[in-house]
Amino acid sequence: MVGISLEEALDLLEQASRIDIKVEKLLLHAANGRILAKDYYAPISNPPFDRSPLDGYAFKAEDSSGASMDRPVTLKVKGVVYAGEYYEAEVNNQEAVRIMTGAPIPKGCDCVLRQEDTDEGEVEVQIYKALKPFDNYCFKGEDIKEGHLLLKAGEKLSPVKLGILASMGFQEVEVRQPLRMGLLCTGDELTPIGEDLKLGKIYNANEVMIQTKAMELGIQIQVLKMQQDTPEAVAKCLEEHWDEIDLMVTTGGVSVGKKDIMHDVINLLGAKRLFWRIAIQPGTPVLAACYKEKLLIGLSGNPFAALANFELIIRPVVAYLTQDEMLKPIHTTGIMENEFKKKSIKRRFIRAYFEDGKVKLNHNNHASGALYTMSLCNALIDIPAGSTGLDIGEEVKVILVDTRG
Ligand SMILES: Nc1nc2c(c(=O)[nH]1)N[C@H]1C(S)=C(S)[C@@H](COP(=O)(O)OP(=O)(O)OC[C@H]3O[C@@H](n4cnc5c(N)ncnc54)[C@H](O)[C@@H]3O)O[C@H]1N2
Ligand code: MOO
Repeated sequence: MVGISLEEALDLLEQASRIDIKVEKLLLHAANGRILAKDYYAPISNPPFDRSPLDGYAFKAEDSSGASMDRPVTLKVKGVVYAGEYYEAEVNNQEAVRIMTGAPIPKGCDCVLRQEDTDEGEVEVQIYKALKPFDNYCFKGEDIKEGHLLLKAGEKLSPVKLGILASMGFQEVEVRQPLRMGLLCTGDELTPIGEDLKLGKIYNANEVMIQTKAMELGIQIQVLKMQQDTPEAVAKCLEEHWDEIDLMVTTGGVSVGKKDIMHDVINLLGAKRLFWRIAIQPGTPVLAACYKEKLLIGLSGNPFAALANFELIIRPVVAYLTQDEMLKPIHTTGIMENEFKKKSIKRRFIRAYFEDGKVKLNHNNHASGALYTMSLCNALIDIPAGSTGLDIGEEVKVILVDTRG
């Protein structure tokens, strides 16, 4: 079998990298999707005071005893309190305060009656309903109690979590800086999109695919442009940008051909080779090296192989480097609805459509160089080494690839 196992490769990558993700302070609106750098505790309670959940009247519940439409109780309206205001005076028996939703409940009151159950009187109010203490009463700290651990270091910020921080008065938040990834697609045959395609050339599908995949993971991606497909030019380009990135990814040039230059590139850089070739297909010839404690991972140039390499290798490495558990591949199992035959006994990942526990092969082009059929799929099926295919009804291991960033 050619190459080390996928699991051994991931271990080697994890052991080799020593990057230090820095912390920065961001205004809340700029921090969505970022990873918290520290624990956040509630500096105040929310709501910060006992408040009314209704527009109505606040009073002592005991004063409404026996009240009904037929036998209303009359209370003196002592004042009015709006949301954002504070009613200072103590409210006594037989008194009420006109209160609006969100306003602090005045001292002495222990309930609020909605205005629809009164005559809405301004000087005196007729109460049509009896209440118990703390009916329609929203307590201080009902949402969040002061001192409560709100969010933990390592959590990913979302609009709801940012709203919680805002409710606590935080203006800024300490987050980890995003992982910086460089991307260089090698190959003389590559034509930048927008230019005319000459004979023998192809458009560069990998660049935007890997770039946007990385963006989905919250990575700060820097796309490098190659001048010439030579080991010297590529090594120079990588070296020039090495200090600006935490992880470098390339595509193409990792196999055995005369222009498979990435082997020479790592030698020219003086990088330490970690492995070449993994016992999987597609994407067998992945090449990994470590240079100045950062990883250089050379993915196969075939677009589907590059995508599979990204999901199987780059994604877990990024999850490890950023300590973001959410980025890890999602593994599940499914039942085959079609059969699949293969000649090689190599461990193979094929593209498929997974839904409700069922795995469908809705196409028959599984080639590494074919990308289109991946657009009909949302999963990779892990066919173990030794197997020559899958039968209808067989349970298989599934990795979901497009359900979340
Ligand atoms: N004699 C052998 N030949 C090959 C072997 C082998 O073991 N012995 N392995 C094959 C396997 S498996 C793969 S995978 C490919 C990997 O090749 P490279 O990673 O070195 O990639 P390239 O040769 O540069 O390109 C492969 C293929 O993909 C196209 N390509 C490259 N970059 C892009 C891009 N950015 N966008 C779209 N398409 C791209 C390129 O034109 C080639 O067709 O090697 C096999 N060969
Ligand atoms: O490993 Mo390659 O990706 O078969 O084509």
